[in-house]
Amino acid sequence: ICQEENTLRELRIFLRDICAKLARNKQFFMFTKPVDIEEVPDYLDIIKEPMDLETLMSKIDKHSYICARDFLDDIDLIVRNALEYNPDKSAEDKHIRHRACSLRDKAYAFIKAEMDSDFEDTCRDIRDKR
Ligand SMILES: CC(=O)c1csc(NC(=O)C2C[NH2+]C2)n1
Repeated sequence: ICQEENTLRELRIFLRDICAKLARNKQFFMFTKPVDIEEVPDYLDIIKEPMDLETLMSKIDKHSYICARDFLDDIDLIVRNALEYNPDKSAEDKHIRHRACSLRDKAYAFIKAEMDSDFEDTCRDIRDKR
């Protein structure tokens, strides 16, 4: 069990580093904090499960993720929400959809670069056992 805790601690360090790199990127500023309902009043009528990089970071600290797949599922949620809320042909909507796709590709690339597959397999085994 102690070895498991060591593995999960290392996972949290990986994920914080990746989340910080994404949140530092100016391209992704619209994904860094929860959407302000004052500014975008109909957002919660359309998006039932909001997600953002600040919330992602707090979930890491709450030990919500015990493998990279669970973290990437929340990245995918950020992207899916952005595509759903910005479906139009307008330049603004296209721009936000493009940035959302770029966020997903960067997140997957960081995970692939930082995490070797048997480390992720070990995390999956811990998750599936719990
Ligand atoms: C986070 C996110 O996906 C978001 C924040 S504002 C926004 N879209 C707009 O403000 C308008 C452009 N067409 C609606 N999307």
